[in-house]
Amino acid sequence: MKYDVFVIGAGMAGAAVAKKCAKAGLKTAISDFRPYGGTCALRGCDPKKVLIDGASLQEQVQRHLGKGLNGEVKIDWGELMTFKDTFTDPVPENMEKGFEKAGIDTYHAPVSFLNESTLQVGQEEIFAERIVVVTGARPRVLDAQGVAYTITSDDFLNLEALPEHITFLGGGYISFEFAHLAARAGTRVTIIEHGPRPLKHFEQDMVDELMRVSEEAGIDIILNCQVQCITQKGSGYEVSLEGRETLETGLVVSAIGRVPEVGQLELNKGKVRHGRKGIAVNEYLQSTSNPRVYAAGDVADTEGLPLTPVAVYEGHFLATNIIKGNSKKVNYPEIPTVVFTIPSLASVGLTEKQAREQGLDYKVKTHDARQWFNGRRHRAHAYAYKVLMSKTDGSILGAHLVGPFAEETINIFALAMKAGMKARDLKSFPFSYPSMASDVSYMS
Ligand SMILES: Cc1cc2nc3c(=O)[nH]c(=O)nc-3n(C[C@H](O)[C@H](O)[C@H](O)COP(=O)(O)OP(=O)(O)OC[C@H]3O[C@@H](n4cnc5c(N)ncnc54)[C@H](O)[C@@H]3O)c2cc1C
Ligand SMILES: NC(=O)c1ccc[n+]([C@@H]2O[C@H](COP(=O)([O-])OP(=O)(O)OC[C@H]3O[C@@H](n4cnc5c(N)ncnc54)[C@H](O)[C@@H]3O)[C@@H](O)[C@H]2O)c1
Repeated sequence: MKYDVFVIGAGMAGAAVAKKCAKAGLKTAISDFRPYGGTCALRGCDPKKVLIDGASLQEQVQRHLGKGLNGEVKIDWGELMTFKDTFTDPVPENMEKGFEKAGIDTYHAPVSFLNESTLQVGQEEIFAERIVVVTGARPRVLDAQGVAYTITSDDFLNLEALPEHITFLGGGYISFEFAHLAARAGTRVTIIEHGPRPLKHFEQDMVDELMRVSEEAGIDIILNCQVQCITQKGSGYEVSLEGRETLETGLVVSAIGRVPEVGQLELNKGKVRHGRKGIAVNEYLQSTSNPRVYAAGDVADTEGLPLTPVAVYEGHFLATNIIKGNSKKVNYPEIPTVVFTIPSLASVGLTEKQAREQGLDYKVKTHDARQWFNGRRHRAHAYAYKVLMSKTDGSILGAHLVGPFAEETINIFALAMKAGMKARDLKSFPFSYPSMASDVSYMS
């Protein structure tokens, strides 16, 4: 069999590339050895958000008890998981139907390179003019004894019940999001981070606020701590920690980062250069060593963060370069990123540390906004912001928020940055009132 384009991986990046190439009239095929949908739709963003929304609603009601609401609202984990499944279960079939409708041939097999232009797809050998590697990432494996006793984010999202206590290894996005969810569902939680700070790429003042509310929600955060080994004890586990008392826990979730998924690809046979950060690509998202091959999303070594909107964004550039020849260099706008805790932590652009390191002439507006009208009506446990503006031209360099609906408000800052708007434009804009967005005028 021969194709113009063969896409390896049916996640968000893969779907974007395959559909665009097929629409342009190229004979296109896609394969995945797991059900179609990829991390975001099946094991990441979407199922996680459905679960956290449930916990967030419960927490909102809790905060308003005695303020016009009464009665107890509790999370029913089993029911919440069943609701979550209504989102994930239909994805593979719907996605496959979408591919078929678009004239894309679908395969369900692991793919590996036989040589620079031929792939092994299950039992078949397939030649392709262009090969697109969009295989995503997988959890990094903890280097400690007893690692077999840990579970991953994939497993967590399918737990039938929660134990009394959960330990999350790693103080990043996944641990914080899942810890907030589990804590609201009644589980005691410990996060163990080996570095001095959690969520180190975020604005640290805002992280401090998030840590404060996390601890108030019953989440114990241990920093500067190495796990030595994990052993089984009864129906649970013991986690031995360097220089600290051993921790007894019902479950250990390892979320210490993700690494590019290149394991089964036999990239060396395809002469596809790759390193620790993934497949080496040029500005057209083309392999630097095999011009037939392109890569995007979590598996590609690019400037873009390993996030869904970045995977899709890169996928569109990549497809254009296949269809029209290398014509579109990938460039990245300021992309907002959110930790979906309760409340959420959101960020776009430079942190103050980065602005300082770059020697920029900037000013900062920062405030605890819990007593603002929007903070009070939400009975917010945390509501704070830090916005960096250029002293030279008033442009917005970065915005960082923690608080109710921060995940929505941050998009206004991101769009304003993309449009080159100045702080005074945001200040004078008549936002709908009393929306959360209306606070943007006071933040800039
Ligand atoms: C728990 C969790 C929560 C997340 N939450 C968010 C969020 O809220 N917002 C956000 O922006 N991002 C989030 N992310 C990150 C986001 O999911 C990823 O950045 C995004 O899914 C990457 O898309 P991709 O297309 O590059 O890879 P993927 O979606 O991972 O797709 C790759 C596909 O390739 C397949 N594959 C791998 N190797 C082979 C092979 N050899 N042959 C055939 N198929 C293969 C895999 O089975 C997979 O289906 C989250 C991630 C996790 C783990
Ligand atoms: N809301 C979102 O957009 C979202 C949510 C979840 C995941 N993601 C994506 O998935 C990626 C992976 O998430 P993650 O939470 O696994 O990684 P992460 O990179 O966000 O955080 C990993 C943390 O683990 C720590 N760590 C590393 N080794 C350790 C060890 N041995 N012991 C203790 N701590 C250790 C690191 O210092 C870091 O703080 C993220 O970087 C992000 O791109 C995004």
